[in-house]
Amino acid sequence: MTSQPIKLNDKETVLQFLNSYDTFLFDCDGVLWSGTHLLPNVIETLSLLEKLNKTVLFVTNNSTKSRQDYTKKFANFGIKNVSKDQIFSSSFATAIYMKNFSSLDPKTDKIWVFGESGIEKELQEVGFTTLGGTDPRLLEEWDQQKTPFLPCDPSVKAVVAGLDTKINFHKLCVTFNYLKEDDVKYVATNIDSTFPGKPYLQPGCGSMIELLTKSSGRSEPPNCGKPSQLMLDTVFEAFPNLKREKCCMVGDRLNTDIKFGIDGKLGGQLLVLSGVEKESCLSDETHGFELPKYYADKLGDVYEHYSE
Ligand SMILES: O=C(O)[C@H](O)[C@H](O)COP(=O)(O)O
Ligand SMILES: [Mg+2]
Repeated sequence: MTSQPIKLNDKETVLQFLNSYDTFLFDCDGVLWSGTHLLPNVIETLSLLEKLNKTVLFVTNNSTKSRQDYTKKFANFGIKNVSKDQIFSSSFATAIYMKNFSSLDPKTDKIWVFGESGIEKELQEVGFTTLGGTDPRLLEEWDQQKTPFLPCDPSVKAVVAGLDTKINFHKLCVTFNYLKEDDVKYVATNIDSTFPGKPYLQPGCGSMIELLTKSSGRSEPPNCGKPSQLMLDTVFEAFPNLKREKCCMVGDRLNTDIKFGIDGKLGGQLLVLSGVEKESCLSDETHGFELPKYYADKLGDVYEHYSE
């Protein structure tokens, strides 16, 4: 029986929390921001961690941007000095997977992308040629007689599927046809069912992939995002001096972020209620997911209570 999560609702618990870890891995959507809205006191909390000499890393299942693109998103929100090396996106994890575990040869085997530029850029950075993705011709109305994307290109040997906020029937039909090819592998950047927005939730990558999986008759594709440990292995390869027991995963989803931290044997987990999960998940045993060590209404509460 796991103990009840501790709420960060006063200075004492916040100090105990901060003193327990030297590294904080932050999920992004629903923790730092919701879509284009920065959440309250996020900048102040990250600045406090910097002042306390804590290591701060970012681990996001959002594959729409490359790590480099994310540095611009951080800067645009006023979150300064975040380097590409601190960011681990599912687009990056998927590129690592395709390079190291897919048996594809970047010199000859191309990848069809269902998703946005983050996937294309990270796959290209490890040497792959990509088709589809943000090709503007995919925004044209689906017409079987006119599409330039069929018949399938025989050099395509994998489909990589991620969140596509410009999803349409043209993209679905071409991706479906590639998935009907027996020699084409199928890989998902992540499987999140919903994507937090403000104030509305949205269908997430996992829900879009379910449509492709069901229609093509394929089995579930390997998931490169949280809670897959591939992302955490990538973090520890990049930062070999980190100690798992001194790391805390901060996220807004039990089935991705918190599971990722628990499965990765990190010292602690903080669930924030500013994204997908609501407080009721902490007393609802039907979901079957392990609970975090700590929880808070939002990340900014760390700064607010520390400053009391
Ligand atoms: O649907 C998705 O791709 C995800 O909901 C979203 O991008 C999650 O991002 P994260 O919360 O891991 O930053
Ligand atoms: Mg999130």
